[in-house]
Amino acid sequence: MSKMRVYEYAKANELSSKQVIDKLKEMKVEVSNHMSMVEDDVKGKLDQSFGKGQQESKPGDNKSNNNKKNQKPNQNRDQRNNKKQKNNHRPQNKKQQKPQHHQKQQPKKNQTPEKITYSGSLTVGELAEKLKKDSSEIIKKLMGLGVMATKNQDLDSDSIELICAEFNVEVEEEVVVDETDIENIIFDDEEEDLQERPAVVTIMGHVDHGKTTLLDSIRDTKVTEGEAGGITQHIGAYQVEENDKKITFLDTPGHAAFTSMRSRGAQITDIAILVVAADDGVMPQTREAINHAKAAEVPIIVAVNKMDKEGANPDRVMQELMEYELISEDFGGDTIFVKMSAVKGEGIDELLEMILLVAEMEEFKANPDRLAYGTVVEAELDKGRGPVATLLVQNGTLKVSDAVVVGNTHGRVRAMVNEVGRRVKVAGPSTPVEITGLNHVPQAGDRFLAFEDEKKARSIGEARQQKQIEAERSSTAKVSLDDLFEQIKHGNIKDINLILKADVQGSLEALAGSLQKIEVEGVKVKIIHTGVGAITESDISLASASNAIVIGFNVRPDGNARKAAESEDVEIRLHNIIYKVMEEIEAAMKGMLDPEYEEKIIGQVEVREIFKVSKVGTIAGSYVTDGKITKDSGIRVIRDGVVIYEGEIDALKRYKDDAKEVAKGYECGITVKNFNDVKVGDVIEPYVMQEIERT
Ligand SMILES: Nc1nc2c(ncn2[C@@H]2O[C@H](COP(=O)(O)OP(=O)(O)OP(=O)(O)O)[C@@H](O)[C@H]2O)c(=O)[nH]1
Repeated sequence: MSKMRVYEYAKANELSSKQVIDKLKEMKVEVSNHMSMVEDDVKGKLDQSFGKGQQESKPGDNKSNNNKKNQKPNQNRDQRNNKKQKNNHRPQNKKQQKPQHHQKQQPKKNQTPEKITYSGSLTVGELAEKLKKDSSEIIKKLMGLGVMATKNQDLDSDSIELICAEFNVEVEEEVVVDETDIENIIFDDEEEDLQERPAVVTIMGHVDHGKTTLLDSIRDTKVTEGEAGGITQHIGAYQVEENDKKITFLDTPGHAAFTSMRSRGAQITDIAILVVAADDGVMPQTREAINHAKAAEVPIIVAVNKMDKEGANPDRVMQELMEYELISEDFGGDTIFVKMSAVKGEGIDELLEMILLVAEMEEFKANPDRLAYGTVVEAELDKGRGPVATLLVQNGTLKVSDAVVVGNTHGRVRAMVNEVGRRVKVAGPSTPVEITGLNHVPQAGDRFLAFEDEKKARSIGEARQQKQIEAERSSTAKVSLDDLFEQIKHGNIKDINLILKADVQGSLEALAGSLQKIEVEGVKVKIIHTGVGAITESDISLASASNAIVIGFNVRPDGNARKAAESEDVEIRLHNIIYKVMEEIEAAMKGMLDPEYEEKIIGQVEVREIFKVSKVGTIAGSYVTDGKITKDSGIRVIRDGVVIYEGEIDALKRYKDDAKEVAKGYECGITVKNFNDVKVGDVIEPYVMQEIERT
């Protein structure tokens, strides 16, 4: 007997590594993962423990299988994303309230329902209707809870829940979601609907270390197997089969693709292969790749490539990678290193086996029995076929003639082909397919969703397209100082274009000189035009064309310029002190151009009576003696001319109803947020903050 690794033992005994690890844990043998060494004596114990018919599950196995979830942080990404939902994209941002049953009710005809659902809010009357009760009954219950309400009053979710609990009715709030927001819809699948799916692998590494060669080599040796007649073609991703299991490779090497997809919220990679040339070692882009993969929390397998080359030094690669916590088993760690030569095709089988091993541990799963969703890997406009897109199905099954929304476009899947140019009718989880039938070309990284209903797909696609047009329009809107920082932040602008007009040449030069000295990281002042004299219409059209701001120093725009500025939406700033111009531009560049506000007192209210209500607090029965009071105004409580409290209104009521505002000459009830000490005779002074228009 000799020492062997967990996965080797598993393989030799036709067990999964997980089964072995679970068993070892049961035996209190410390193992970190499938790469861990199993000593002889432990091996013996394992043999005993598994007996002859290794595969049959024993009580212990079950138990430990149930513990699966706790073992790998990553493994259940799909499950997390994909609970519930059978064949429908029913948005899952639903508030599921706990059943409020204290005792099971026997439903009788026309009697209290077992469960009600609502969205938004319900009035007392509406709740009564849903509960098949009289409004007065609900009002009585509310009174018992210390809430005074009328039939038409809106109830908050707490009150609805409390009332339903009183009647032993389960309640569920359905949150209305924006169906067009396809990036943020969360899909749930039942655990029992999930099936194993192939791992999706990305190859990363430094320039020239062999990413493309490796991808080509894998494809050439594996893809055509069993696909006689098929000509491999580049569609952005391909699948290979190894030991009867599939692996999907994203055929777009380079970190940019990986990261740009991630930055758009599309994480499609399950495993990263880090290619490091054995004769070159860790280089800047190797580090970059490690950072990308780590940020994405995907497991890394290191492919030490170019082993055939003179000067190949795999030990150095291993040594260097230790610094990045990628420690090979040779050094006591658990990162898988595969030594290979991509040009010679050596080590490829081992690499694929290792990928399958990691996939087995990570348990990538999906539900093939649902409408598909996934991500665009590549897309382009084909002269003959129109928009074509390679989609990676991440969950569900995509079928020919499915209605789809893809990014900001939509369509119906006219045809699907795989990586060998074969037409396919269906594409299950982790399968890349090139589709035609879209109205426009989507972008790599866009999410796609299949729909049962073509009309729905169309309306969502069109709504998204409209949104995109609006977003584009607003991003090309002219720059103003107030939104400068926002635009800088979003990378929309890097230069501030200015046009300077001044009364005399001297001040023009002084102004230009000072402005060019402003230094704010990442932004530059660019003076595109200067001139002496009034701001003219031609200054404005230049500003409009070059997205510039016009600064007038001791000069004003003439009549035509003023009109043109208004219609072209060009900002003019007028000044007569140089340092003020500097301050303003610098502040805008730093995003410090905060809007200015001033306080405006909008009324005066006298407290005439006090009601103490449990749960609610002190209600000030008041009378508006001047102006008005609004629900969202700030307030000061003034006693004998002294401000004793400043804060916000909790509730403003006219009789029992919530009021938005109460005008002079009317009575109202006010509760002040976090303040219960209001007394008869106090004055409540409501005020609002008004933004001052800049001049
Ligand atoms: N000797 C040897 N050369 C290799 C091996 N793998 C790749 N090369 C060579 O290394 C060079 C770069 O390989 P590529 O596959 O283009 O490297 P890459 O990482 O994709 O490079 P970029 O696409 O520029 O980032 C090519 O000349 C390959 O033939 C290998 O295993 N052994």
